Amino acid sequence: MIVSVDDVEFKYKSIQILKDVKFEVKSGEIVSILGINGAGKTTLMKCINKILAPKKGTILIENSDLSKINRHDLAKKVGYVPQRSNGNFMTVFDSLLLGRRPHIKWEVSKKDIEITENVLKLLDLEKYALRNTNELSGGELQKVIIGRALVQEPQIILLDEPTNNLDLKNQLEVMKILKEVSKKNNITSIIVMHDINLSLRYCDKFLMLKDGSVFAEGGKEIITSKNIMEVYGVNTQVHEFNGHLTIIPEES
Ligand SMILES: Nc1ncnc2c1ncn2[C@@H]1O[C@H](COP(=O)(O)OP(=O)(O)OP(=O)(O)O)[C@@H](O)[C@H]1O
Repeated sequence: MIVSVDDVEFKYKSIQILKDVKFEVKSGEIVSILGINGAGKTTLMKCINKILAPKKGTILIENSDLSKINRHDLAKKVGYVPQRSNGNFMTVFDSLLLGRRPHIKWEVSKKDIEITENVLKLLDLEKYALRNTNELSGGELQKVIIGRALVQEPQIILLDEPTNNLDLKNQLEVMKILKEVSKKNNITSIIVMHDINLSLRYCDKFLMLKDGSVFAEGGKEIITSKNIMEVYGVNTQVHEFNGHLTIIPEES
C-alpha cells in the first residue's frame, strides 16, 4: 500500500470534521474522493499532505509514518494541487520549474529544464511559457498548477477539484493526461471530484465521504442510486452508455 489512512480524526477547534476515516490506496491507483460540500474532502487531502495534523489515527506513506517524514522528503513523494490558486508575476515556465524545487541541489540542471519543457508540451501550455501567471484565464492557470505537480515527479499526486475551472474539452484532456501519466509512471492519484460521471470515466476506485467518515469505498460497483441518495440526497438513474457507467440526476 502506498497510502494507509487508519482511524483518522480531525477537529477544527472543537468541531469534528473527520472521524474514524480508514482506507488504503495501492500504488498506481486513481482514487476519487466524493461527497457533498463540507463533507471533509479538502480537510482529508490536507491531512494526507501534512498541511493539517490529525488529532487521532495514523497516515502511512509507503509504510512510513507521515508525522515523522520531513517536509523536504515529503515534497519529493507527494504533489498537491489545491482547490484555489492565484496567479502572480512569475512566468508560466518558472512556475512549472518551481515544481522541481524539492529535487534541485545547487542549481537548476538540464534534466530540470527538460522535464519542465516536456510538461509544458504535454499540457499544451507552450504558447504561454513566457506569460505571467496573473495574465492567464482561470482554466489556463489551473493547468499550470497541475503541471507544476507533474514536474515535481511525485509518487503520489493529491488533486482538489482539478477540473473545476476547465471547459469540457480541457476537463477530458486533463483527466486523460493524469490517467496516462499515472499508468505510465505508476503514480498514485487521489482526486477530489464533484463530477461523478467524469470520475467514473477516469478513476479506478471511489471513496464516498459522509459526515466526515467513509460511507462507501470500492470500484464502480459502489456508485449506485442507493449510495448516491444516501450521500448526496439526490435521486439518480445509473445507466451504461457506450460502455461508460453514467449517472443521470433527477429533480426532486
Ligand atoms: N480553517 C477552518 N476553520 C474552521 N472550519 C473549517 C476550516 N476549514 C474548513 N472548515 C469547515 O470544515 C468542514 C469541512 O470542510 P472541507 O473544506 O474539508 O469540505 P469539502 O468536503 O472539501 O467541501 P467542498 O466540497 O465545499 O470543497 C466545513 O464545514 C468547513 O466549513
